[in-house]
Amino acid sequence: MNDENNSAYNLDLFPVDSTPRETTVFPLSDHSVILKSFASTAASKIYTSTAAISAQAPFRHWQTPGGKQMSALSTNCGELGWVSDRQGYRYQATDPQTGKPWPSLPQFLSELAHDAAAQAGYNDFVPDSCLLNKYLPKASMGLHQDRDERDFSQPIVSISLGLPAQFLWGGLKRSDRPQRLLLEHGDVVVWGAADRLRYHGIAPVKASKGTTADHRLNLTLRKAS
Ligand SMILES: O=C(O)CCC(=O)C(=O)O
Ligand SMILES: [Fe+2]
Repeated sequence: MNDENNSAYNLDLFPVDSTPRETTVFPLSDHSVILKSFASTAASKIYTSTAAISAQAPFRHWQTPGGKQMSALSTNCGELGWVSDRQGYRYQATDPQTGKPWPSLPQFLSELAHDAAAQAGYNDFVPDSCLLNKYLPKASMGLHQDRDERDFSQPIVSISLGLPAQFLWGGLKRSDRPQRLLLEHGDVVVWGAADRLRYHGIAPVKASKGTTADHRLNLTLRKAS
């Protein structure tokens, strides 16, 4: 990957389904990138899948271990889903709300995440979990680390659709001042290796006149097991 942090480069990529994927790569570090528009051509398929997933496993607000309600709405697909309640944060194979296994992770999403990870130098990424986060205007996500997965050598792939948002990209300490990075419809962030445990979050999402979207949808794909 490019080691000049301020330059972007353009790539035309042909994934397995042979839909061209055009992207501009913005390196965040030697281990992490923003792939602008990488998921744009898959957006309508992702929205259709999200509707099917949330029909089986509805979006809900997680409770934090401290008893607060998270402002984003969440659900999961894949073998394991990330959940939070008074007992803590964890992955589990069933939806606590329905007792049923999470809906399966669509193959095209797994491939999209695999291909995005490869752009950042992670060649063998196969996710087994996808957390879907839906942000209505004013919803946000506080600075946190993703540390409930088993294997921190596996990266995180995060897809943004709909309303834009400011991604807070912090350091390895909570007190490190985060950079604010604009994530727009179709953008994919990949981070891992030395950045795997960076604090990150989402500033309160704002309604936007420039789009018909009324919410932001984030899909975070990880290998949890
Ligand atoms: O919505 C986002 O872009 C970030 C979501 C996130 O960090 C998480 O679910 O762990
Ligand atoms: Fe996270």
